[in-house]
Amino acid sequence: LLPILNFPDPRLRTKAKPVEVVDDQIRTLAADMLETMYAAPGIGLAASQVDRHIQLIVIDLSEEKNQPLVFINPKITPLTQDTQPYEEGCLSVPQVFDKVERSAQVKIEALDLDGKPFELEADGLLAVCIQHEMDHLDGKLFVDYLSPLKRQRIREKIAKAERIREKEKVK
Ligand SMILES: O=C(O)C[C@@H](Cc1ccccc1)[C@H](O)SCc1ccccc1
Ligand SMILES: [Zn+2]
Repeated sequence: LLPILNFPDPRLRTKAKPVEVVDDQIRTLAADMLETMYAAPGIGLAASQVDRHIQLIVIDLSEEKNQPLVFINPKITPLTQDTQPYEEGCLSVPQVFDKVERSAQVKIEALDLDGKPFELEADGLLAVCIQHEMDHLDGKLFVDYLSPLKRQRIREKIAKAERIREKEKVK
């Protein structure tokens, strides 16, 4: 499993670079990211979250965890002005959930694991997840959409949890 970076780690703010060549190294990373995502558990994971700053995201909304989607160098285009709120969480911001407004329908164009271009139209949870992961590639986190006061409270909550974890270790 790959270690997932936690807010407010500055590495999460790195802008991901395009993948130059879709080779076995990329395919192995995608497989490792899917395994890490299933174990979290989560329904999406961006390479930025495992400290690999390339444009690669994996998603699987299925219950049986057997419908993986891999997007390389993804580009999204909103298909409507309508937005929808969704109570989001993030594997890099544990125990925090809050409402975020995002475009209700998007078109995503990307390369698959064979390096072949494909496109997909998404709505519902898939649209939310794609936009959430795309933000990660831009160094953006869902907490950036919340008020500065809420963000500060989240920092304090995470720092406190870290202090408690440290104390536990020493005992
Ligand atoms: O941190 C991540 O990118 C994984 C996110 C993806 C996600 C966030 C908000 C809304 C949809 C997807 C989640 O932690 S995966 C956990 C999860 C599971 C079911 C529904 C929402 C979030
Ligand atoms: Zn996230």
